[in-house]
Amino acid sequence: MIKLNEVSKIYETKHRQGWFHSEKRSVSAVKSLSMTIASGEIVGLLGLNGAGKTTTIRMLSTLLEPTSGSIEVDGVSMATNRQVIQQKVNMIAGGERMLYWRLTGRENLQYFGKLYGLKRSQIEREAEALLREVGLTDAADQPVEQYSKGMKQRLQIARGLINDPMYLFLDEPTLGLDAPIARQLRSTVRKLALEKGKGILLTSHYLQEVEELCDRVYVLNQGELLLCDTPERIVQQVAGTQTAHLDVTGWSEQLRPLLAEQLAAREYPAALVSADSVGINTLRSDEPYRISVQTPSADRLITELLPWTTLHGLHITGFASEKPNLEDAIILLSEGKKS
Ligand SMILES: Nc1ncnc2c1ncn2[C@@H]1O[C@H](COP(=O)(O)OP(=O)(O)OP(=O)(O)O)[C@@H](O)[C@H]1O
Repeated sequence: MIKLNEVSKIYETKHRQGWFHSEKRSVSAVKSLSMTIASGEIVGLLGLNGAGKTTTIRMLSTLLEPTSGSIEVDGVSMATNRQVIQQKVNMIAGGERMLYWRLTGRENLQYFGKLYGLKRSQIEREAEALLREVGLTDAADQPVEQYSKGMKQRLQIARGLINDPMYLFLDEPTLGLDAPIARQLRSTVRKLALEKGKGILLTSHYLQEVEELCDRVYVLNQGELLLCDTPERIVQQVAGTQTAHLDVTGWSEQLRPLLAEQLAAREYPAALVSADSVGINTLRSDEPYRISVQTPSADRLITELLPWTTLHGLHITGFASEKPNLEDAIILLSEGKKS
């Protein structure tokens, strides 16, 4: 398991003031952050303004030293055993960084393998296996500059796995990828966690991707931890209620207080938002109406209301549930709102 214990990072920068003077400034990028990443777990790292995600990933990858606090990987302290930890972690960045374009795919893997101190025979074996795993065997001896975006991204994954890390940090891994390639990559990430037991930390601007992949999500705001929970619970906590819509015919205004009474009898909150005609002539009894109810569980409410509607002679022509997603929750959080 990776454990961050009250980790902070302050950048010290110098700003020129005229010709002869400069002023020192410090930026507090990460503030007393505690987090964990277990083996086989996919953890999301989301950020609002100047959140500190990249700084956190760079500290985890041993590229930056924390100003205070401690990082432990499987019980090994990063402060005293940096080299041991370098063997246990790796990072894959989205976009087209971290590859040598003039070198072939195979040469890139050989180069990074050497950096990790692997033996020549081991590198040959690993490179071959990884190229096969990411479907680049046929393009292995082509310079990377001739690769498509998707091929480069697949090579990035192979590069990130060359030292067979226990923990992988993925910074925007699907940035700029076409939908089918992004989907393929998501399935690879899932497999790495589920089948190979790797602990994965993922940052992504595609919140649907985070919602789909991550077991837990940390939300940072200006370097501080704002929330940590499962994506579902974050949505429920922040964006709150869902809306259940029932389209019916046979509605009459006398039913409104009865419905309100029926909703009040639930053991969970359910409030009638509206029961409005969606037709043109509101006087006809077969006029379609839409009943909308706010509740934490729209699907459950719809199922439970069905007998009541039959009892009162309503005919259901359709139903739908409107559920907020992680993106709605993050937008609300960034606007400083919480339901
Ligand atoms: N090398 C640096 N020197 C000084 N300040 C820095 C440095 N790198 C980052 N910062 C500052 O630290 C804060 C956090 O930056 P960081 O890049 O970690 O955030 P982020 O969440 O990755 O942001 P984004 O999603 O916009 O990439 C920002 O205010 C940024 O300006």
